[in-house]
Amino acid sequence: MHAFTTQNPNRMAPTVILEPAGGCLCDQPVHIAVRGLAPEQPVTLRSVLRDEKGALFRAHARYRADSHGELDLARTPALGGSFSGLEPMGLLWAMEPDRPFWRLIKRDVQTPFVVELEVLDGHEPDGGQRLARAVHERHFMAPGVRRVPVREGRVRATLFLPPGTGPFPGIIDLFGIGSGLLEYRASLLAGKGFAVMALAYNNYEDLPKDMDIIHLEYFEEAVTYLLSHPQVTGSGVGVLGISKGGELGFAMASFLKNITAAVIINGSISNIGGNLQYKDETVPSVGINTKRVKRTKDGLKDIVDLLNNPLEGPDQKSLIPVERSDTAFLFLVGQDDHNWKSEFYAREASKRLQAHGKEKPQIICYPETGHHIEPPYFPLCKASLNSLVGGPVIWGGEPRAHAMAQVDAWQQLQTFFHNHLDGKKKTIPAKL
Ligand SMILES: CCCCCCCCCC(=O)SCCNC(=O)CCNC(=O)[C@H](O)C(C)(C)COP(=O)(O)OP(=O)(O)OC[C@H]1O[C@@H](n2cnc3c(N)ncnc32)[C@H](O)[C@@H]1OP(=O)(O)O
Repeated sequence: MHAFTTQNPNRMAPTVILEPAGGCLCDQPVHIAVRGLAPEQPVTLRSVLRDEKGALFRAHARYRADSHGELDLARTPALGGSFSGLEPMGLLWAMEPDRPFWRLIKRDVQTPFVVELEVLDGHEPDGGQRLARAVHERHFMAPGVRRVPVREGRVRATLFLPPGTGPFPGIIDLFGIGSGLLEYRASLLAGKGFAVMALAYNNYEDLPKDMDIIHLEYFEEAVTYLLSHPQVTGSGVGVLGISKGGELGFAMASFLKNITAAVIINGSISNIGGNLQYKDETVPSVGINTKRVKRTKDGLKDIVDLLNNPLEGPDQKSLIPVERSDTAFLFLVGQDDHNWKSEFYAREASKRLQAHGKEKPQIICYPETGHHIEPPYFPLCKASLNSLVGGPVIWGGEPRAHAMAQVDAWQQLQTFFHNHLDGKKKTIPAKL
């Protein structure tokens, strides 16, 4: 073991320096440095976070201090561990859960995640003496953001309003099947100047547990609520959706009026799970063939080929009629999505929109990126419960590439919404 203290008794004790000190918003980077080490001292940095269900997420990396006994993660490459190379935020994005098939999810956005950082002597992640420790909070609500629970008619949601008097452009935020009411993306996005409503549509309070029929009137009610809110500006809203939420964003943009802009993260162009209903129109679900479910070498389900091709035969009826839409679209695509064929869906949507003289959507494809493109620095979830499948499935993605994609996607979607929602008074006509 490195006899650090006996080498130079006058040296100051090793200290972790965090900037910003104490904490920051969860989508912001934290600058991590260590001072007071011996010149060239080998150390291991460890991070640990406990989620609200008690699961531990951990990462570690080996480093060597410089000739002044300093270590700056923005300048010094990791020599190995959970990641290697110059990765100033690796201790966050490379975390892995101690429970199988567990995903990092924030339920109570009014409290931060607390990350403990430790500096250990030497290169043994579990062996070295602890030299220094720091606690870093990762927050979900910027100062002044207001959280307003919404129980209006059938709508079950939480509205996040930015600081100030507004009015602000409105966005509806949708997660995948079985997600209930997840607020962490909406709360972060409200800090960027948008009034963001996290909208539940199943598996929450009195909303249906199953997905047999989805009535788009429910989402229409949510749009009406948001647009009539005194702190929401304009005559149209944005929709942000991931997974089934992306597919629903697509459906809203195709059937409902006043959807000005939609960001679809790994969404599908065909209806999946149960019937989609709006007024007297029904879009049936695309067919599946369970024989096409593959097993990974670890025995996990890979469902990427489960769904039928919606361009063939009777499955064409499952296509959402995007050609009716006048919404501006941004498709964010993980090219290693194993939930379904997101890139194919985005490209097909683009073809259909352009074939009908509509605005060409923006498509951004991220290599080695999986299904759950989260806000920045959320660790990659390799496999977890898929409610429709009823068990764990692999989601795809390589941790580093996926982390880079999340940082970029978060910027891109904000820029897109600012470009399309800020100050516009555009009326989108009804599609029917
Ligand atoms: C017809 C077949 C077609 C198939 C095509 C696939 C299309 C699917 C399109 C999609 O939308 S993909 C996205 C699917 N949805 C999800 O990934 C979300 C799945 N749901 C969850 O992970 C949890 O429900 C969630 C963490 C979001 C919320 O959990 P709850 O607040 O309801 O927690 P609860 O404590 O009641 O636990 C419910 C289940 O979630 C599990 N769970 C809770 N927290 C979790 C966590 N943090 N990580 C992983 N699993 C979690 C928990 O173990 C439990 O599993 P079991 O039902 O098997 O016992």
